[in-house]
Amino acid sequence: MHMTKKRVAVAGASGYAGGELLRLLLAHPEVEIGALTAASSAGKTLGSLQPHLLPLADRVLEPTNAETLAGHDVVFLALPHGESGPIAASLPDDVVVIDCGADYRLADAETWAKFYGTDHAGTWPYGLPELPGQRETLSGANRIAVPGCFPTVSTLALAPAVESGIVEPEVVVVAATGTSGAGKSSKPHLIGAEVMGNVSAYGVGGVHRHTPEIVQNLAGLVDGEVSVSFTPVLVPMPRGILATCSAKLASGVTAADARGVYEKAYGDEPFVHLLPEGQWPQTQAVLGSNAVHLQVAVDEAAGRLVVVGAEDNLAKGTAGGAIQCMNLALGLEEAAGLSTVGVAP
Ligand SMILES: NC(=O)C1=CN([C@@H]2O[C@H](COP(=O)(O)OP(=O)(O)OC[C@H]3O[C@@H](n4cnc5c(N)ncnc54)[C@H](OP(=O)(O)O)[C@@H]3O)[C@@H](O)[C@H]2O)C=CC1
Ligand SMILES: CC(=O)N[C@@H](CCC(=O)OP(=O)(O)O)C(=O)O
Repeated sequence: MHMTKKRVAVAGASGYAGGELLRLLLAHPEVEIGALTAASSAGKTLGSLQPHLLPLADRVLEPTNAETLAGHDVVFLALPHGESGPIAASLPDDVVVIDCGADYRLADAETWAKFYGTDHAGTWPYGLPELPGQRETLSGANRIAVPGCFPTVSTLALAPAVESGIVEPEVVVVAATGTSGAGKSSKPHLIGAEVMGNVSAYGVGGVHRHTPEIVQNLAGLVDGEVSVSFTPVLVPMPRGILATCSAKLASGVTAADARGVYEKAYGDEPFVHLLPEGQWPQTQAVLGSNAVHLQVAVDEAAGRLVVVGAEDNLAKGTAGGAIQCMNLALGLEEAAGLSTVGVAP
């Protein structure tokens, strides 16, 4: 049966997330690319800002508003936090709107206000299909909140252990990230000379805004409280996250038990891959790919489970995850337009 291609707009096309969405959408068999919008970059050609997207180089960026985004089947929002709400409200209900920002991820308005300092826009279905029951929720959904980059890999790394009860629900995550996670606009902690040849922690002590998102995801898997200690670490590379996650093992749990839990959880998942024993995740192996690589180990002396996860923050961590959600929302093959092949060296 011949299917009409879906017309897709990208708001925030001049940014990193927008650029990665377009790189992936250009290879997607079921979509045609419609409006490309931005803010201060409106009026410029995409090629002047995203020279790697050659087939779209002559396209002129339009302003981001209800008029320029009208007439599409799908609208991706890749805008700064707080900008998605007003735009989303202006779009018809039957359009699939997929927000790469944080605006609709958290369920609790007070938690939102504490970590983001603004009014809560609302809560949309959470775009992590690998969570129990979530694939069904996302199928046919017309509003989807794509997870943050750290919550995607951290949740996938810890969910099977927390849900199965092989660990105490008090987890520690230390995650190294490339600098593209911060977006294109310059940030005080991202001045070139201070990033190169340097590794630094930031958002330490439970203040990073991805902490409550990871808590929300893991708390949905158990009765009772979950505590998360999350520390991001900035490393001098453009893309990739390597998350080292650990939690106290429940008594009597062996390494074979732990491995079995992860094999069962992810054996049928197209994008979450438990590596063979002895191999450890590395960011390069997932660059440009929608895959998350995981490995588990039991530290017997410390009595802890250690799970290491790697993802590309812009692929599965944002744009790839968003396209996976679009595929589910539209009833397309979940993996359409997405690859599990990385780039190396
Ligand atoms: N980078 C990453 O790894 C991840 C990003 N995200 C989320 O995706 C979203 C985009 O991030 P990212 O691409 O990194 O950011 P960038 O800074 O690279 O891009 C931001 C985009 O938003 C546009 N923009 C800026 N201000 C406004 C405004 N007031 N109204 C409309 N558009 C505006 C910019 O246009 P202009 O060029 O004209 O200024 C640009 O296209 C954020 O919410 C971010 O949190 C989520 C997970 C991971
Ligand atoms: C290096 C760096 O600064 N990374 C960003 C990641 C943000 C992100 O990707 O997610 P959101 O959509 O929730 O903003 C940070 O730690 O804030």
